[in-house]
Amino acid sequence: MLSVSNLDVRYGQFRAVQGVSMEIAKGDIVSLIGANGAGKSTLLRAIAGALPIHSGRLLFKQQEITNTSSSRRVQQGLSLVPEGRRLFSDMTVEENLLLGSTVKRSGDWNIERIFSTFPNLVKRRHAETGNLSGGEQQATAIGRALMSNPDFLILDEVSLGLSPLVVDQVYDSMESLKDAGTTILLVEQDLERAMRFSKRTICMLEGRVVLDKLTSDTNKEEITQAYFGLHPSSKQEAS
Ligand SMILES: Nc1ncnc2c1ncn2[C@@H]1O[C@H](COP(=O)(O)OP(=O)(O)OP(=O)(O)O)[C@@H](O)[C@H]1O
Repeated sequence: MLSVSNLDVRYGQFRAVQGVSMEIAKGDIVSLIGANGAGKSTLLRAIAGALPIHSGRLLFKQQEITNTSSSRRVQQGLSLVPEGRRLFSDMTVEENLLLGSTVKRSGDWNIERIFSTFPNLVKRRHAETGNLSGGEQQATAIGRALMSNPDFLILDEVSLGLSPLVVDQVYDSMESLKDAGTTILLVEQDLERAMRFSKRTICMLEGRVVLDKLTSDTNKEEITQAYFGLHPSSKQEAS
């Protein structure tokens, strides 16, 4: 579904993402982890078209998207839930959701299905999102992305600022996305949660991928070592 080849993304001279390659297949559920500043958000934003790419290539469903606009990528089926949710706070839940369908792709997602997937939003349908709890805002942000009927959903820091109980609710709701066969790439700081949810774990360190394994083929210790650059292959890669 997505092929990332030798990707470099820079802020001025600074290489925030360096030589990153990965293949993500249809139906993959991938957690991207790494310390603050490892380059996770930069990579996600570059894949979504929110940041320009310095060098390397991106293919989505076998089509070159390296230089296409973010709106074109949404039309092709790639949708990002950005860190911080970026909702329109003086618009209602329903209005925010409808904005997500500005790019209308055919598929099963519609406003009623969003409300049945996120039942905590039903009562808040006509409330302005600025007055919602963090969990309700996150559900709205995910729902808005789903309204475009994406084949590939990218989620940046789903849990940020939410209580553990609310994070559980958001992840429970996302189980139905897995069942629907949606391909998901997400950034999650909570390693145990990431490992429970995803089939594959990718760890970044200083702009590079230092571990990319099926979650069933790795363990917490190995990922933690990669996270801190203690894994033998991470030292080699990062040097
Ligand atoms: N707009 C920017 N201008 C300059 N440097 C930036 C910018 N955004 C991020 N960076 C730098 O790029 C590097 C990667 O940042 P990025 O936000 O991608 O990391 P991250 O892994 O998502 O971290 P976090 O978990 O803190 O969000 C960091 O060193 C960061 O300081």
